Amino acid sequence: MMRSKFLSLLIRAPSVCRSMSTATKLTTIDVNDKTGIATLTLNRSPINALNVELLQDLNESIKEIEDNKSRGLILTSSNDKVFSAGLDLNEMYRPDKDRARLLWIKLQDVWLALYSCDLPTAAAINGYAPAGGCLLATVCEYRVMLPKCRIGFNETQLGIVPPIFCMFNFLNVLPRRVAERSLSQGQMFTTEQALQIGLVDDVVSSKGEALDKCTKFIDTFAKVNPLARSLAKQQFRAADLQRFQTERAKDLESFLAFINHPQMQEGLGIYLNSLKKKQQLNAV
Ligand SMILES: CC/C=C\C/C=C\C/C=C\CC/C=C/CC(=O)SCCNC(=O)CCNC(=O)[C@H](O)C(C)(C)COP(=O)(O)OP(=O)(O)OC[C@H]1O[C@@H](n2cnc3c(N)ncnc32)[C@H](O)[C@@H]1OP(=O)(O)O
Repeated sequence: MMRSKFLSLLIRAPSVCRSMSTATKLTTIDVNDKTGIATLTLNRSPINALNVELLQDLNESIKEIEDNKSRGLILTSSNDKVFSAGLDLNEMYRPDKDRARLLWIKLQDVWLALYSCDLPTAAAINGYAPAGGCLLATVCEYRVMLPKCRIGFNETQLGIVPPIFCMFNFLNVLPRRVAERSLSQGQMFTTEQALQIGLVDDVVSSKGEALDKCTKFIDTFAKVNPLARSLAKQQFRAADLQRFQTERAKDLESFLAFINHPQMQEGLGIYLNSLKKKQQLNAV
């Protein structure tokens, strides 16, 4: 009797989360001891702009989660309005050459780590996700998003050619025609439009609900052999991964040539200024 009561208490005990990372990092990892699922949170204030350090921490966290044999990975943000603002434009404007090189290499590494991740991956998009933010969301296998946000690759609107990994992500999620049009037009979708075209799988009203949906998605694999699931995923992605490896060095050089172009620098300066001006206007 005592034993069964003890067991039932254990069964009903609330799930416990373990933190795996130190507080000095720009990412945190919480592993739910009950589900075995790791939540990886972007935590660079104010808008999770992807600089060298955040990308480095993301890479390390993904590896940590894989090494610790978690059952799945959920990517989210600590900011309640922005999932990620994409690449930190300050790393590209009047750049330090070595840092700019490192920035792109680390972005490639993050994409590669998530695209080839052995675990099921899901994104709880709890805010705006432009450009690099959209890259992080669409590299995952499942997405839920909060209302009244926007997501998309706005690169061509900024005069930037979207790198091939943006194309791979979109082709996995959208019909080819929609993927091509939205990438070449630099379209940003509202949450509702994103749901309509299939860019996100569901819309939820809170971050908690987003995390629950992501957990449920990862649970759909509970009865599937992990090795078979992982190899099936790799099989679908192998050709993209091979093309990426072939073009990776060229992609890096194109990025560096592009951001070092005087016209690009001028455009970036104007764009950064317009973002700051927006804040000044809001304050008036
Ligand atoms: C075959 C091809 C081969 C190779 C390819 C070759 C070349 C490719 C070349 C280049 C590719 C480069 C790829 C780039 C991808 C990117 O990710 S670029 C980044 C794009 N991001 C954006 O455009 C987002 C812009 N920001 C916003 O829309 C809003 O800020 C956002 C909705 C995210 C948040 O809004 P809100 O909460 O209202 O905040 P604020 O707008 O007030 O912003 C707060 C402060 O943050 C500054 N800021 C905003 N975004 C960025 C950013 N991305 N980087 C740096 N800083 C940013 C903003 O100015 C405010 O600063 P302040 O506080 O005023 O100083």
